[in-house]
Amino acid sequence: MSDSPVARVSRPHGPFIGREFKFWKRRRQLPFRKSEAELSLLGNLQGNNQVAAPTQAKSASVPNTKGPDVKPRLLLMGLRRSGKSSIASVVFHKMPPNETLFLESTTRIQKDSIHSFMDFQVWDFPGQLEYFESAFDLEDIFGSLGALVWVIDAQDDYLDSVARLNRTILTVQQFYPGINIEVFIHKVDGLSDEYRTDTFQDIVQRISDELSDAGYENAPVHYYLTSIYDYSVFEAFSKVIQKLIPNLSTLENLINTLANNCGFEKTYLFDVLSKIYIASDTRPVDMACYEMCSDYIDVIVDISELYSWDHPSRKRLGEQIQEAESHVVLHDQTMIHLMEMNKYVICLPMHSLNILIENCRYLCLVSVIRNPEAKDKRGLIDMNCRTFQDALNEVFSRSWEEGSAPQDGGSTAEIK
Ligand SMILES: Nc1nc2c(ncn2[C@@H]2O[C@H](COP(=O)(O)OP(=O)(O)OP(=O)(O)O)[C@@H](O)[C@H]2O)c(=O)[nH]1
Repeated sequence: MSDSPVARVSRPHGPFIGREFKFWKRRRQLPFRKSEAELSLLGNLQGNNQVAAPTQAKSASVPNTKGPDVKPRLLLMGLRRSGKSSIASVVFHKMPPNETLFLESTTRIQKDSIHSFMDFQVWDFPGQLEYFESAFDLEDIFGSLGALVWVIDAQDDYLDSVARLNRTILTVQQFYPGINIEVFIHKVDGLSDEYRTDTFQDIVQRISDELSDAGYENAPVHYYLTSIYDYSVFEAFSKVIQKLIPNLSTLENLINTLANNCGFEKTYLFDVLSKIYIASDTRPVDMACYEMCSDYIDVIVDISELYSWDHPSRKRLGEQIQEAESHVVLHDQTMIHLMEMNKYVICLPMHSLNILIENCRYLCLVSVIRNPEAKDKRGLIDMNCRTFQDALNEVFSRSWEEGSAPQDGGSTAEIK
């Protein structure tokens, strides 16, 4: 079976592992910035000559990626052995974390096309690559970039990595100020809570000092504590991807309405293949809820694969519903409810980054309900989820550019 559950070791983690930290309170709140194409010209005109301007540099090892079918890119960068390939393998290829011990060092840029809810590319950069040398065309690396994920090995001496990151941020800020810089303070599974907090604060301080010395008070830099041995890396990647989704607030409003009306404690809209969630209600993230929902998807995927094989002696008993829909009540009366969101197949360009929303086939809504009476109201929950599904399809079938998506959850019924 291709999608067997990932054997993931859950380790105890501190209160803010995997969550996003914004230390740039003073920065302007611009959730979706202009595309790099629009901004690179401005960057060139500003004329700081520390490195060659992107359009002037010569292309060498990085092939030209310009063209109509360029997909948005996530770059994984950081020093050697910091854990970049491990993160890509665990998140996008379901590799069990222990098997990353056998990964060989990356020697060339690894390009991974992810075909899922969104079509995008993940580029894994070898730690030793000197991409600021004139042999590399910065436009090919940073143009049409969704986000730069910088991985720092928190178990190792990180000063070198921080210095290199600072250099990278300054250059990126100069030429591509719209790129989100996502700093994964990684491998924190081996650190005590206290050491983890100290390391986190030290790294943030060093980066913010350097940037404010250079006059970049509002650089879009976000920090996450991550490890492949728990769900923090999925949580962090979810936040990274969410920043690329226009009208995220519309999706969140829809989910909030649904969650309020149904009494859901937490609701996630998951991408089934990667188990990244593309939106959730706006209540604080609870890692335990995320873990339950994520594991439940694995169970459902496995069961549906088991029973979806064509068998000559098996006959359909009647009309089948298209979407998987399921719930389970746990020993403490917590209910997990799952519904696949695959009603329509649509293909839309998303604004600024030209992301293709291939379809809703890969999306599923998973909710946690702690109300013991919820199982008696499953009919109402199902009905509300279907209303949400219609609203979601309506959002996706409208132009993102117009911003004309509905702002509420339609006529979902309230559960008292
Ligand atoms: N404890 C711990 N080890 C990790 C974690 N992530 C990765 N590792 C280990 O770190 C080592 C290096 O990981 P890689 O993914 O190969 O590192 P890389 O950054 O891709 O290295 P290069 O390809 O040389 O640039 C491997 O032995 C992984 O098992 C983590 O979250 N916790």
